[in-house]
Amino acid sequence: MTVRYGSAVAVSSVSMNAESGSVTAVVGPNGAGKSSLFSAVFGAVRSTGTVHLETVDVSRASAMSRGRQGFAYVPQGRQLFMKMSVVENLTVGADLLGAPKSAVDSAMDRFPVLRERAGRYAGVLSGGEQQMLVLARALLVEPKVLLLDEMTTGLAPKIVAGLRETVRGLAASGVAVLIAEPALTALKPIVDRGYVMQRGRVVADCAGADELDRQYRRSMGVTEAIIDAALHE
Ligand SMILES: Nc1ncnc2c1ncn2[C@@H]1O[C@H](COP(=O)(O)OP(=O)(O)OP(=O)(O)O)[C@@H](O)[C@H]1O
Repeated sequence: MTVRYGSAVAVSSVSMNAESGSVTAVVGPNGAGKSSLFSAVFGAVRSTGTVHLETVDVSRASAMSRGRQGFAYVPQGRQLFMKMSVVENLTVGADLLGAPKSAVDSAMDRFPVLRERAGRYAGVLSGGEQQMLVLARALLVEPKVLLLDEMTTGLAPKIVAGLRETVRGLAASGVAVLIAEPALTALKPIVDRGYVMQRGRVVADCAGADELDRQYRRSMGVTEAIIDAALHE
């Protein structure tokens, strides 16, 4: 897959595979092309190349159609309707995705805190609750492929631990989960395999989380200590 913005190439001939029942990570620094890749897989930005869901070629399908065929995408930056309530955000999401109304209730069963906050504006929720809401909205369709872009950014460790368990459970139920993160740290325990991206290209294809972490650090050319110091600043 290749993604261009005018003459700039954001993703260059990237080839990737994500298996059902696993968590596949894509790590790389800001600007490496992770978000462009994920939005292109979902069909939200134009790309050349192909995307297959199992044996079906969805390359020509719109984002809406890919959503209905089993792709779900949680973009960076929690794109919610901030002046709508939790339940309204879920209801609008269900309408757009063609999910039954009962899916809204199931989403609130999955994340009980959202039921407690059902009538509140999305804009007044905490960062962790907002992330739960975007995740709950993506899960309204019971996806086969879940693309999560920088899910943990800016969240407290306790919230991240909760999200980690949710993602682990989704993978265990057979979903192919893809996560994009600037570095592996917080999600390493749930990652099965992954890729390192740099300047639009895949520079390492790794069989396990330890190997992915090692290759990422090597690709960045910095020592573990410096990365850890930067992450804990
Ligand atoms: N809409 C756009 N128009 C033009 N260039 C873009 C656009 N979106 C991203 N880019 C450029 O494409 C390249 C890849 O960006 P992208 O956001 O995909 O990387 P990323 O790895 O997700 O980084 P980040 O973590 O900062 O989002 C960057 O050089 C970026 O400036």
